[in-house]
Amino acid sequence: MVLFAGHLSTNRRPLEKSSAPLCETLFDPRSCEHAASMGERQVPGAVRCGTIQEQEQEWERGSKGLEKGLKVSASLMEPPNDLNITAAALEKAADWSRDLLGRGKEVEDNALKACMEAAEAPCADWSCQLQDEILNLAYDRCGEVTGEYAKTFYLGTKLMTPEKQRAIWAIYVWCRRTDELVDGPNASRVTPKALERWDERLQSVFAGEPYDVLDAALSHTLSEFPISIQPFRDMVDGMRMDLVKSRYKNFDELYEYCYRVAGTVALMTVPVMGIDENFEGDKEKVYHAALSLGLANQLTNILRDVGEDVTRGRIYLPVDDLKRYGIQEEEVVKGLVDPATGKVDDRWKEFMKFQIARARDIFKESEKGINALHVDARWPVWSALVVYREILDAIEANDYDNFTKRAYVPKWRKTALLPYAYLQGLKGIDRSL
Ligand SMILES: CC(C)=CCC/C(C)=C/CC/C(C)=C/CC/C(C)=C/[C@@H]1[C@@H](COP(=O)(O)OP(=O)(O)O)[C@]1(C)CC/C=C(\C)CC/C=C(\C)CCC=C(C)C
Repeated sequence: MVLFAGHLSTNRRPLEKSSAPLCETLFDPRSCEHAASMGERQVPGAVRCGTIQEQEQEWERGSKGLEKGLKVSASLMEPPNDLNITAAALEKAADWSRDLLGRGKEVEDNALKACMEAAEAPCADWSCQLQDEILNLAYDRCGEVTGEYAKTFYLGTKLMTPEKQRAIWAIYVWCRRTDELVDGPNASRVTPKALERWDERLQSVFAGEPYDVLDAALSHTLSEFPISIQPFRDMVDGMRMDLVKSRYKNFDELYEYCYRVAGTVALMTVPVMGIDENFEGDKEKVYHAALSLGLANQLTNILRDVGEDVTRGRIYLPVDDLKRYGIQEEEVVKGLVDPATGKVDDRWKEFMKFQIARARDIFKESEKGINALHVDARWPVWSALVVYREILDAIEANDYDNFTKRAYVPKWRKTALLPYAYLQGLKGIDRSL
């Protein structure tokens, strides 16, 4: 049985030549021959993704099945002369990043408009056949990955209708794989070229020509929900930015980064969740609320992970804010906790109070939009919001030590927050929106 047969430009070259784990079978011409020899219909130039059994075997082989499916970075890298091209390419990427700086809001607005236009247009209509069996397998895999890697968001999706839930899982997996390129174990070897390949691969997904089962789930999602490619491209650009940029001068610069890695997620998921048909206000405001939730989540994530990010050479905090609180970059690198006493520096505490207050304000902004979403999406989004926001309380409870401690919300507390989230969703559309 063939996974996916869609039309394809004839000059496609295999992107995943090296040690591609799950994807190996997808570009192996033998899988096409194998399929053909089994008497299956051969569409000229079609992507042949191997048989369902091959996909299953690939996935199950080894003890780290989930990871195998996720980690695409190795397969996107130039195998032999990688390091020779890196310096020049990195310089080019740095220029690109500089040119873009300060244009964060513009980039965001542009994507917002593209998403609103896409929402009014018909969904993709692939001239392809996607077997039910393989489709179910693809979505099951996405669900497994989401459940494994994103407990908070998975909990939210479990409250959605099955169609929306699986679509969000497919989006999650694409985002996770993208993030893994610059954040995963191979990150130091991922070049701008690898990101270009990932971008090409994204375009194929949006052309109905997926490369593997996880991509196939996203291609299918695009045929069910009116989603624009723009936020996906902006997220890949965010990863490009991450390759070359490790400091943020001010909040504007950080804002752009947050849009690219998290606001984009909001723009990707709103069309899946849908806006309530009784909402009579300006839809753009709903998208703005969604962007705020992405931003607030990402700021929270940054505040939680300061110590961890420093070990990767990155400080995602506005340098001018640090200066205002009398803190030098080098102090953040060393950590502002006295190792002997465990006491947190007072300047750091004050700085953190300011950052936490800002994140809370942005969460508040986003709240207005949630009840403008379709009724069945409100509980999931409220749940994700209230649970993620509690990470800020956990940072406070750790006395602002985010160098040696990782703030988290315990499972019992997440469960306890669910009824509150449910009640928030019952409140009806916020007329102030
Ligand atoms: C409930 C729901 C619809 C969830 C969306 C799930 C989804 C598709 C998540 C993708 C997350 C992801 C892997 C993004 C890649 C970049 C990144 C790492 C962003 C950070 C997420 C947290 O990831 P991480 O794995 O590091 O987290 P933990 O270690 O487990 O804490 C981010 C912080 C960004 C997350 C951003 C969102 C989920 C966007 C939220 C906005 C909406 C769902 C729109 C809501 C609509 C209105 C109108 C308010």
